[in-house]
Amino acid sequence: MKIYDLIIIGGGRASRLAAKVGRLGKRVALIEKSKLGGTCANRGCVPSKLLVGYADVLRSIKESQRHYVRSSIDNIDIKKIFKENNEYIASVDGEYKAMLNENVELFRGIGSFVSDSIVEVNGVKLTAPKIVIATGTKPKKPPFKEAWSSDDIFPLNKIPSSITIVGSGFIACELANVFDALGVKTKLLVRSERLLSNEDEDISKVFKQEFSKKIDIEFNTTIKDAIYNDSFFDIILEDKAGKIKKHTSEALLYAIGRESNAKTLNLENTHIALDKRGFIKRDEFFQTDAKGVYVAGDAAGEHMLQHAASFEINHLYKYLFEDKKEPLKFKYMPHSVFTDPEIASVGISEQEAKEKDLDAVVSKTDWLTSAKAESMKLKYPFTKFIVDKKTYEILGCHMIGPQSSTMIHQVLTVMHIDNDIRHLKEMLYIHPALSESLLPAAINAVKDIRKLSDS
Ligand SMILES: Cc1cc2nc3c(=O)[nH]c(=O)nc-3n(C[C@H](O)[C@H](O)[C@H](O)COP(=O)(O)OP(=O)(O)OC[C@H]3O[C@@H](n4cnc5c(N)ncnc54)[C@H](O)[C@@H]3O)c2cc1C
Ligand SMILES: NC(=O)c1ccc[n+]([C@@H]2O[C@H](COP(=O)([O-])OP(=O)(O)OC[C@H]3O[C@@H](n4cnc5c(N)ncnc54)[C@H](O)[C@@H]3O)[C@@H](O)[C@H]2O)c1
Repeated sequence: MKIYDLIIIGGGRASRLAAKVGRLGKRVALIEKSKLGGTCANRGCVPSKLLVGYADVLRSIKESQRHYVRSSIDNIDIKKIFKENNEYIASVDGEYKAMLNENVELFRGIGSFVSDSIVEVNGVKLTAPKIVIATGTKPKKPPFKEAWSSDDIFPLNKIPSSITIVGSGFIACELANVFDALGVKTKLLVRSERLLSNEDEDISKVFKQEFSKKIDIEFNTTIKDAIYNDSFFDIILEDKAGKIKKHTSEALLYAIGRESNAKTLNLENTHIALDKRGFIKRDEFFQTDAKGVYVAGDAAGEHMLQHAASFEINHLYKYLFEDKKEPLKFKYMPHSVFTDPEIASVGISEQEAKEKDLDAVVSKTDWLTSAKAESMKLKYPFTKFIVDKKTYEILGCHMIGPQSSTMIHQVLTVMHIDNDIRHLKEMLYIHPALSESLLPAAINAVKDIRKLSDS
């Protein structure tokens, strides 16, 4: 039996925890079954967002007529794009490995539990007073042979001439945006009426309206059958009314959500319990039902975002190896959807505020008072605030428009430091920067609150 101060199962974001604890002079075992760096760096956020850079340039050329510029795309050097992306992916494992130090022993294999305090990898038994599970998630399996999940895209291989994407969440929309911009004939299949149905309703409505102008989308449609014939899928589509239609596509991608990796862990040998969705249960200090065993990141199934995993793992470090003994409360977890249009959101939606019967004001303001926003010649961008009527606390903020993912950080800063929307109303803005559009949005929200208090 090998003895350590800390065992970590899953070398995604938690590789950094291994490195940090190793630097304290403690003995760490890090177990990773695939590449260090995990989903985000190898097949998720980073490679997909590197492609967004190309998509943005291509879209602005395609849409240059909005600014009275006639232009066309002469050539897209897909080989170079793929090479650059794949070079990044190929570098990830080595870079993460280089970050580790002599106190961290890396095991390449599947880690599983023998008991609450004993983990096995490659037939070797390990024990430690502290064990962290950070095993992330995997994509739900496509129901048809030869169909892809997002894991099959990176590293990029061959660009298909056409792709059919099933799903309506983050991954389906982000990848549809990228493939379409790169010139791949793209069809998005959505089983309901809505795209990004977890967003605030107004946001997802405007997103649907604008995204549908760019992407070929079939709503209320599912795949009845898909047969792969050498190089193409013959697909039978069925709409809600039972109408059948034939469709062919070189690639078929399913992006229908992600599931827990817990099955690989032999948790039946432990006291660790799972929730109804199969994710590992934990208390407010990230501890599972087995004492000394913690879970962080996607493995807990709470947020499934890289910044959330990173935030949790940093907190866990402070909790386990420093003096931070209070729980981490994610009152406000922001996210963005890196599509065109871009979305950013934090906190509750208008619908959630209504369901919870909160004493809140909902205020929606377009960006058009900013000259910089006006210069983009887009009518749809707006910001919606949901604010507590009595305390002026920002309960939710939702944006749709270019650079939303950057713009929302100004709101996040206020929410994190002293959550009162009046700070946004009273601060100085550079004229006529895009963020200036937050000033009327904040003024309107405060006005709306005052109007209601006076009435
Ligand atoms: C296409 C795509 C795009 C994304 N884009 C974004 C984005 O823009 N922004 C964002 O915030 N998030 C994004 N995400 C989500 C983000 O990737 C995850 O939230 C993040 O990777 C979670 O980190 P983690 O360390 O918890 O898990 P992971 O990164 O999944 O790491 C878990 C690791 O554990 C390993 N493992 C699993 N089981 C075992 C076992 N039994 N033994 C040993 N090793 C094991 C896995 O091989 C993996 O390396 C995206 C995801 C995808 C798929
Ligand atoms: N920008 C980002 O932060 C970003 C980007 C990509 C992924 N992610 C993370 O990865 C997670 C997984 O992304 P995702 O898009 O796979 O999941 P998701 O949960 O966001 O969306 C899945 C969608 O697929 C639909 N669906 C489910 N089963 C279906 C079926 N059988 N047929 C048709 N549609 C079906 C659902 O209605 C849902 O809209 C996200 O929840 C997110 O946390 C984040």
